[in-house]
Amino acid sequence: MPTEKYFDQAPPFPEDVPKLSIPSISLLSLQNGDSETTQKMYEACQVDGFFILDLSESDGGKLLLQNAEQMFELAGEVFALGSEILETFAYQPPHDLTGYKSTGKLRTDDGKLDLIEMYNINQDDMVGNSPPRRNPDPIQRHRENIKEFIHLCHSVVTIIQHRLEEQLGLKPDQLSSFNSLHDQSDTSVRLLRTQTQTVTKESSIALGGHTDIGTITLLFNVVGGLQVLPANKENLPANWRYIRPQPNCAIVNIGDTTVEWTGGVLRSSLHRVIKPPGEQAHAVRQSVAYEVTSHESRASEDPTEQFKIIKLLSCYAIQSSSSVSTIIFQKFPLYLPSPKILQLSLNIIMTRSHKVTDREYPAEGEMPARENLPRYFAKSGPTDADPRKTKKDGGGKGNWGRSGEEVHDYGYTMNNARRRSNSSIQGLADFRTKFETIEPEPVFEEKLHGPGDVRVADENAVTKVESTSSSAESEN
Ligand SMILES: O=C(O)CCC(=O)C(=O)O
Ligand SMILES: [Fe+2]
Repeated sequence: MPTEKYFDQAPPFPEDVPKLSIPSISLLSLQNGDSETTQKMYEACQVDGFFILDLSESDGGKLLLQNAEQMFELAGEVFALGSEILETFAYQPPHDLTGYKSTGKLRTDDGKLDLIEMYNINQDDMVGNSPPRRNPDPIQRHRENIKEFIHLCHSVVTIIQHRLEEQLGLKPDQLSSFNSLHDQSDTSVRLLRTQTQTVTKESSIALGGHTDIGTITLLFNVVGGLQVLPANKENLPANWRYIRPQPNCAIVNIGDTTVEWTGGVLRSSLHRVIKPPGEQAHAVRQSVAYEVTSHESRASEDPTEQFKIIKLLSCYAIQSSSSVSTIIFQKFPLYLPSPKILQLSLNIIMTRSHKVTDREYPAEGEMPARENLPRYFAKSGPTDADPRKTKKDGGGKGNWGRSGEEVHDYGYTMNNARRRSNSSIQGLADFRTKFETIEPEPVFEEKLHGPGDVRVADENAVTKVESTSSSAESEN
């Protein structure tokens, strides 16, 4: 979320609405490797997969805030072009999700049409990983600003990943190396806008419930309307909680790819955008999201990597209810994941699958009935799909979707549809895993480099990337 300047222009967020309790994490403390802050962030990533990132104390964070404001201004210019011009840059689902999506292209959870306009700017285009694309004039004019925003967001994502690597007992850069800025990916800067919703429209859901498909999302918003379904809650109207936008902060959420990579240790939660609460419904709602996606071509076929092992492990354990240790030694006699991840992952598999009221997994000893199978076998995915397959013919590139729910029957939808409770492990197996050891790339970790100006004069000085989005449902 940008600075007070934007907050001052918006009506106040009401006090009397149910809010999700998530911690505010100081970016500076993360940069400095503060253990208490790191632990708090790690816990938040395990509980709901959402936290507030306070950018205000960090030099890099402050620069990012200024850049985020520029992105808000850019969004104003882009959407001011009007739908006639923007439609000439329309996204081309399912293969190319860069570009403009007008309202009404997606179904919301209540079967109505979405109310949100989006413009997806392609990171590869901006940083020069791919041939230049045709873009609306404001985007062309602000390429340098967009590039700088991308570099800064990427640095922040890398810092978060470094702290998570430490907590998870992973090697340094094991997560962040999958998100190199130098590799092609479907990472995008997404501009979003919803018109005022004072007049009750058919639906109050602007963007249906979904989880983000990618690695991590950094979200900047000012006006409320973002809601999260807390962990293991049924998808009922009374269970959704608002996230209150905070000045000088970003909202960070874990995407499904990270859930997969960590064997379900970290969580992605269902979220959606509804009519802004109270007086805020009079405001035009704008947000900017940096959605990191790991590049598909980076998915290694090497079965020895620990993430893949954990992913497969999770699937086998869920499906067979066999002893997980038997499975791991039968399938992968030579390899073991980080003991910490393994332990946490196994705990999660065992406890989550038995606790959730609306069970997605069979209880011990039961044959898995189709109704109880994870999402990729069930309603929102091809029922015969191999859970270890990539989402190429499922969600497709980028983060906009999965088959079957698009209004125009494009063969994809915006997000990862989820029908029941908000248990992120259900998404474990339908994302491919990316491996590979990448050269370390510096970020603005002040402990290491001192609080300097992180302007991207040298592109190599701030690096690493990717994220996405997936979908679901809701009511209301
Ligand atoms: O606009 C928002 O607050 C959330 C948008 C979102 O969830 C997404 O683009 O994936
Ligand atoms: Fe999202």
